[in-house]
This record gives sequence, structure tokens and C-alpha cells, in this order.
Amino acid sequence: MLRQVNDHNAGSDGQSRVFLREDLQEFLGKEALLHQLDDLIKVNPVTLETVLRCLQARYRADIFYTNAGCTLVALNPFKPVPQFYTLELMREYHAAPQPQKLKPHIFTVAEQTYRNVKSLMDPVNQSIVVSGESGAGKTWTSRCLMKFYAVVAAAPASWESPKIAERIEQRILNSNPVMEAFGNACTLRNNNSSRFGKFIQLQLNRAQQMTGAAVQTYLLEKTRVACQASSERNFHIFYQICKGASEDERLQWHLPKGAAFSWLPNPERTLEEDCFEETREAMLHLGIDTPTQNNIFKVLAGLLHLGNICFADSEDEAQPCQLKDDAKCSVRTSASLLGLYEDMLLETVRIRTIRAGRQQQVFRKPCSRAECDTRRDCLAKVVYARLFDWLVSVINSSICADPDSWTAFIGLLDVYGFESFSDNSLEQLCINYANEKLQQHFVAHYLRAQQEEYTLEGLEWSFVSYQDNQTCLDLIEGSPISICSLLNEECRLNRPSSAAQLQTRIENALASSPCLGRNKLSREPSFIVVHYAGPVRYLTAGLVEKNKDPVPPELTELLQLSQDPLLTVLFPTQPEEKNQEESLSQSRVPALTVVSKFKASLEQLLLVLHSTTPHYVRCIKPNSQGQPQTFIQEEVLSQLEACGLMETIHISAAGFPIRVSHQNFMERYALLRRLRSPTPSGPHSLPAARGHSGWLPCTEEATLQTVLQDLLSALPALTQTAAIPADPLHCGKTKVFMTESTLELLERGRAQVLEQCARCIQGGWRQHQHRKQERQRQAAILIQAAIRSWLTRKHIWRLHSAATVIKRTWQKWRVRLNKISLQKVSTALC
Ligand SMILES: Nc1ncnc2c1ncn2[C@@H]1O[C@H](COP(=O)(O)OP(=O)(O)OP(=O)(O)O)[C@@H](O)[C@H]1O
Repeated sequence: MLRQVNDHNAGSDGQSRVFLREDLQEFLGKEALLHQLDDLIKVNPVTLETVLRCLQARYRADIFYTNAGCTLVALNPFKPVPQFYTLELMREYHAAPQPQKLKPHIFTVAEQTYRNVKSLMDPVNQSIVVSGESGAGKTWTSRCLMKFYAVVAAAPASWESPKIAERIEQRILNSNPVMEAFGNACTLRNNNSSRFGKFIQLQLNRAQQMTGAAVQTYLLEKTRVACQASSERNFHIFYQICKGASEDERLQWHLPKGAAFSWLPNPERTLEEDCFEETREAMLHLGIDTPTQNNIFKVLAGLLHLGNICFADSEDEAQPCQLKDDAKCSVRTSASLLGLYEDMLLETVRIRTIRAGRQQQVFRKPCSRAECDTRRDCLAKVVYARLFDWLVSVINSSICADPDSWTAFIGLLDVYGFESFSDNSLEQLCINYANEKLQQHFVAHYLRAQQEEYTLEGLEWSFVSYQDNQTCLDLIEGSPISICSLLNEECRLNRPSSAAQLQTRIENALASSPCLGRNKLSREPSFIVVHYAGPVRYLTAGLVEKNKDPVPPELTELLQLSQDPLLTVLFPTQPEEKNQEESLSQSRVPALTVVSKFKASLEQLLLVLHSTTPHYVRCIKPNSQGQPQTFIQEEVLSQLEACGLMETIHISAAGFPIRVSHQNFMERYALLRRLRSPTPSGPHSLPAARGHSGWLPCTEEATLQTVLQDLLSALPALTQTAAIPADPLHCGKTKVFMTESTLELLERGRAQVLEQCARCIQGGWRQHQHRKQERQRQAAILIQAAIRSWLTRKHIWRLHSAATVIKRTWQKWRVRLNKISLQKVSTALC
């Protein structure tokens, strides 16, 4: 039986609690060392308290990343730590033989993900899910990941197109400031809070070089354009244009210095995000030229002036509301900046057209002051939302690679964290619904999958109790009846219903759900959903209206008549270009609701996530004030609980995180049978080469069982620390399960055997070389001797010939001398 991992939780009797407390105290006494624990699995015992203390000790020591089994916990330092994000460090993690051996870092996750793509093991595509509360550091983390890949996965500048190679990474990085300018805002919890979710797909070619990217966004908080909570701000871009425009541009956009706009609260606060030039530069890199940029900013200035249009209550219901005195100028300016006719703008905002009857007769009804305000806000919201979507599509067309040019991707998901305020509405319902889905994905991937696999593989296992949030998801999105279906039903029926009626309907229809609650003391009609991260109260007032998110057709028609080039693109007149939403709203088919659109995009996202190997980064905010060196235990604790980190730690610590199929195991580790058990010469001695003493010949056929037996007996030879894991490996029906330390041992052994094989090959090669050289030497000697003898013979022959010539000449000369002397004698005698 595997170790019971959750028995420290189970103890309800006082004795075991006392024991645990003592144990804990003893452990906590060693706190000085806590900051050295790189993995929360290693704290002992694994409890929320000890994990918390470990994180706190590390935070104090300026160590912001810690592993938690398969998850990386990233604490927000709330201070610049540039030394953690240098190019050198990126390269160090990239070049490390085993990056997981280096200190935990976001670069470790980035590099391991990248190596997974390189390994081409299925599934090749990877995803990194970055989650956490608002202000915990998700955007920062995603930016770091993108920078890392822009460095390590950059295509080498080719001869033909060095600029293009450089441009793609730069363009991908440039999408950040643009998206942040238009989609981020200063909130109470974060000065640079992303008001939308995003999934960035980094596309890699066969050589694992980044060839492009694609961005998908979710649920932009468009209400912020017209309505900001006190002490919060509108989207950064409005402040950027008001602060950064040149004198000339101020004149063009009617933005005189110091002008007050009701949709621009807290303009006196200057943030580092108010950097207009950076946004313009990035837009230029993305291919948005200066005239188009100016057009965008002109429309945004038009929206600011639109927000200054205020109406007075009308005394006569049959008459349209009057404008407040100072609003006339705003109407004129706004209309001119938006390329609209002033009177048409006013009329559309103040008068509602109603089509009724078979002939669709048109009636015109003046709106109340509140309705005028809603229609004005709606106009701004629809323009901003379309502008944002258009920008995303422009960014995509600039950074997206040709589908044939990439073969794998790494997806970075940066989603809004779980939200719970005193009053929550549809926005929080959608955000928390998304978080429930992601939590389920996480649970399914790491917890359930792990435990179910053990069962399937026939391994005995004491299950860790984990929170399964399926009941909560059934309550929110289930079929046939759930909160989403009830909200959609209300929109479809379009019947007048009060907030109290909606509450009653929800309570009656979903009474059986254990995740639905009710706050009896609450005065406002509401319902409570018990999420995995805690209960949240949602007010029913305005839920149906927000779900409909209606855009009166007159408003769209007005914008279609705009003379402004950008608005003409955003609101095309041709029927075929009308988007689905619009055509549905004008037909009798019920329009897509916010919830149904969100649900569809979420399902698509999860499909993508399910097809990848996920990696998780949990960002944690050590305090809600954004203070460095401040670690508030209660706040961190609630985040640790909310992200289900404890279950992960328990399972990872107790289980076998490494599993390899029988075939892969055999292919990789069968060679370890060549290792021998420790000999008297010492356990660390390397096995000798074939033919030398100590080499274990493996003649019999290797089966998994024989390999495992041999391995278990050979393991002691591999440990340099003498300690062998108590439960080194388990053989399941199709896979072999092992711990990280066993894997490390096996890899070490494999390296030894391979090294030995390499030595053996080197020895054989050297012998062969030696023999060859010897043969060549002998041959050379033979040739040299033959040549020398030939030369000598030749020399002697020459001497011999010369001597013969000399001898003959000498003989001839003597004959001639004799002849001459005989002639002289005969002459004398005569
Ligand atoms: N690793 C880090 N080093 C230095 N500062 C950081 C780091 N991570 C986060 N911060 C700081 O924390 C702030 C909030 O981080 P970030 O905007 O990434 O949060 P978030 O989780 O994306 O929030 P939201 O959900 O509201 O968008 C950043 O502006 C930055 O100042």
C-alpha cells in the first residue's frame, strides 16, 4: 500500500492534533532553512501552515519562485528585480543540461515547455496557464515568457531576410503595449489591470523557431468606457492621448490642456502606463500607420466628448429630454470627431424607434433621462468594443504566420483571477465561471488523471480527497437547467421580470444543487454560488439586461452613416458584412447572449488546452497594498486555498509523477542491465568494458520483468548517497511508474553505461588505428629497404661501368703507348 498522504488531515481526535502540533513546532524551529527548500513538496509535514511559512521565508530572502510539484508558484515582489530577468539568465536556463536543477524560475517552465516541443513527443503543443488574483503578476509573467521565447526561439537572421527575422519577435512583443494601452486600466487592486482575458499562441516552425503568433481575447470589460468605480480609471489609452498629444493634435482632437471629462476620472494621477509615445511606436511596428493612429485617437476623443453630454429630466413625457446647458458644445464636438451629424446623434440618443405589427410599423418614443444616458453609454461601449476587436485583428494579421510555416505552438493563457466583491454581477459570474472551468481542467489533468491512472494500471493507492467542482459547474452551465440557461431563457422570453422574481426562479429551479445558497439577511435580491474558491453573492438586479447586452438597432444604423473612415470600417453598411450579432438582433431569432457567447469561447479554449500538455504558474499576491517586503499570511493563505495548491502538493509528493510506457522504458533503460552490483572495489566504481572483468554479459532475452529485476539489483551501484528510494518504481499494466529521484538514478546509470560503451568503442577504434598504423609502418620500412637496395645496386652498377670504361681506356692508352714506343724503337733502329 502506498503511503497515506492525507492522514495528517484525517485526524479528528485531540491526540493526533497534539502530535501534529508538536511535529510542526519542531519543524518550524528549523525555519532558518525553510527558504532553501525549492519545492513545497519538501516541507514536512505538508500543511497550509508549513507551506505558508516556507513561502514567507523565501519571500524574506528575496526568492520569489518556488516549485509546488508540477506547478510553479510566483510571488509578486512588488519591486523591480531586474537581475532576475536578464538576457544572460535566460541563456543560462536555455543552455543548462537540466534546467529543473537550477533555481525555480519562470524561465525553467519556459525552457521545459520549449524542450517538450523539441522532443516531438505527443502532444507536441504546449500551454502555460498563468492564473492568480488581480495584481498577482499574471501579465508580468506572460510578458516574461514572451521575452524568453523571443530570445531563445528567435530565427537566426538569414542572409536574405535579416529584418524579417528580427521583425516577427519584435512585433509579437510590440503587441503587449498596444493591447495593454487599450485593454488595461488602473483599478483599486492593480494600477495596470488587464480588463480582458487573453490566449497567445506562439507559433513555432519545424526548427522550433518562432515564426508568428495569434492572440485571442475574452470578455473585454467594455462598461469601463462609460462607467468607472470611484478611485478607478478608464482604459489607459484615454489618459495617454490627453497627456501625450502634441499642441497640434490637441487642436485637432479638441483636447485642450486641463479639460475635464466625466469619463476620465482621476486624471491627475500619473502612472508609468501613461506612455503615449511607446503605444504609438508599438502601433507603428505592428503596421498601424500614423494617419490610422490619428484616426483612432480622434474617435477616442469623440467618445470622451460624448461622455460629457448630460440630459435634464423632461417635464413632458412626449418631448425628448433637454440638454444641459454646457452639453451642447459637447454634442457638436463629439459629432464632428465621430463623423456624425449633430442632430442625428442627438435624435438617436434621445428617441427610441419601436417596430410593431405585421408591417413592422415604426413608432418613435422619446426616452427618459435614464434611458438617454444608457443609450449614450451604449454608443460608446459598442464603438470601443468594435475598435478593440479590430485592433486585435490588425495585430493578428501583423504577427500571425502562414499556417504552412508552423507546426507546433506554445499557448500562454493569461486570465482574470477569481473575483468576489461585496456586490457581484454578470461580469464576476463569467470570470468565476471561467476560473471554475480552468480549475476543473487543472484538477482533471493533475489530480484526477493521476489517481485514475493508478487505478487503471492496477497500482494500490490511497486516494487524496480533492475538491471536484463539477457540481458547481453543473449549477452554472449544466443542462437542461442552470443559472446560464435560466438567464438565457429570460432573455429569450423578453418578459418583464423584477430582480426578486429572477431570484425566486433561480432558487426554485436549482434548489437541489448543493452549491446554491442564499443570504437571508441580504436586502437586495441575490443568490450565492459556492465556488471552489469560496462563496460569492451575485445580485440579480440587472443580470438579464446585462446578459442581453442590447445594442438598439438605431445606434448601429447611426454609426453606419458615419463619415469617419475608421467607423466606416468598424460599422460596414453592406448586409453581407453585417456581423452575426447584428443580423440576429434584427431578425426574429433570439440574439446571442453574453453568457452563451462566453460559454462558446470558453469551450473552444478548453478544447485547445485539452490538446496540449499544460504547465501551470500560480501567481500569488503577498499583500493587497502592492508593498514590497510585506507578506500577509491570511491573504496568501486564501489564495493558496483558492487555487487548490495543497492537493497538488500532496499528490505530487506522495505519488509517482514519472510514468513511462513499457516499450519506451525498455528502449531507454534495458541497457542498464549491463551495470553490476557493488563490488569490493567500492560501490562507485564504474562497470568495466566488455571483455574486461566486471562486465555483465546479457545473453538472455530482455523482458520487462528481467530488466526490472536487474535494475533493482543494480540500483545500489548507482547511488552515490547510499540512500535508495524506499519505493523506487512500480510496474503498472502498461506503464512503469517512478519518482523523480528514481528517474534521476536511472538516468545517471544510463549515462554511465553509455559512457562505458563510448569508452569501449574508443578503445576498439584506437586498437584498430594502432594496427593500421603498424601495418603502414611495416610497409613503409619494406618499401624503404627495397628502394635503398635498388639505389645501392644502381650506384654500384654505375661505379662498375665507370671502372670498366676507365679500365678499357687505360688498356687502349697502354696499347697505344706500346705501339708508339715500338715505332720509336724501330725508327731509331732504322
Ligand atoms: N516578477 C515581478 N517583478 C517585479 N514586479 C512585478 C512582478 N510581477 C508583478 N509585478 C508588479 O505587480 C504589478 C501587477 O502585476 P500584473 O499586472 O502582472 O498583475 P495581473 O495578475 O496581470 O493583474 P490583473 O489580473 O489585474 O491584470 C505589475 O504592474 C508590477 O509592478
